[in-house]
Amino acid sequence: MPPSAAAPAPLAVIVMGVSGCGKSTLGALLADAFACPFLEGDDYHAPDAVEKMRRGDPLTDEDRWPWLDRLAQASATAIETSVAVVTACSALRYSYRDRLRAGIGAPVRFVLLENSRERLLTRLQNRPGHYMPASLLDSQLVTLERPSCDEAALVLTTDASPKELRDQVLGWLKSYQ
Ligand SMILES: Nc1ncnc2c1ncn2[C@@H]1O[C@H](COP(=O)(O)OP(=O)(O)OP(=O)(O)O)[C@@H](O)[C@H]1O
Ligand SMILES: O=C(O)[C@H](O)[C@@H](O)[C@H](O)[C@H](O)CO
Repeated sequence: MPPSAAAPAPLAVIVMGVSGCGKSTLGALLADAFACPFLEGDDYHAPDAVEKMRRGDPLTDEDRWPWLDRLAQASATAIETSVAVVTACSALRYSYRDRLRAGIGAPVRFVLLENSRERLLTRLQNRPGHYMPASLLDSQLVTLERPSCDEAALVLTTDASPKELRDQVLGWLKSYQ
């Protein structure tokens, strides 16, 4: 049974990182532990943005701003009723995370998931049926700006299992209570 955890309220936890790093997998486990909503960032992309990625073109800032605003609004709405929310969002740039923090309007904690380019490629290549091509990984890695020390962020390497990563995040969040 996953550990139950009373999320420090109100709180938005955003699992971030490049495509294939494990955001959706860990985000779902965290939301289950908090018994709170899980927002899958992929679900908030405009159709034309999904098609752009599917054909192998990286998104631009202009593509991402409305997507980030929709995600921030949905996260803020979720917090109004559930107190906590877990969101999976690449949030690659400082400016994107600033936009999310401003839009959510409640405490936000980021969890960056990382691994080697080779392992990320393997995971992307072994994930059939997803619109995101492995060919876009390098553009994601180039765009990623790791959280600065003044951002409330935890950085994890995803060599551990998703459940072990979940427990590491739960332990880290307790330090904010
Ligand atoms: N800790 C882990 N150890 C091993 N494999 C993992 C781990 N976390 C996720 N995976 C696997 O890696 C692949 C990518 O995971 P996931 O879809 O959660 O990544 P993502 O960051 O949400 O990707 P995207 O941003 O493209 O949606 C999946 O096949 C998943 O099963
Ligand atoms: O910021 C971006 O370029 C996008 O959010 C991508 O990261 C995709 O959403 C995701 O990786 C595919 O599922």
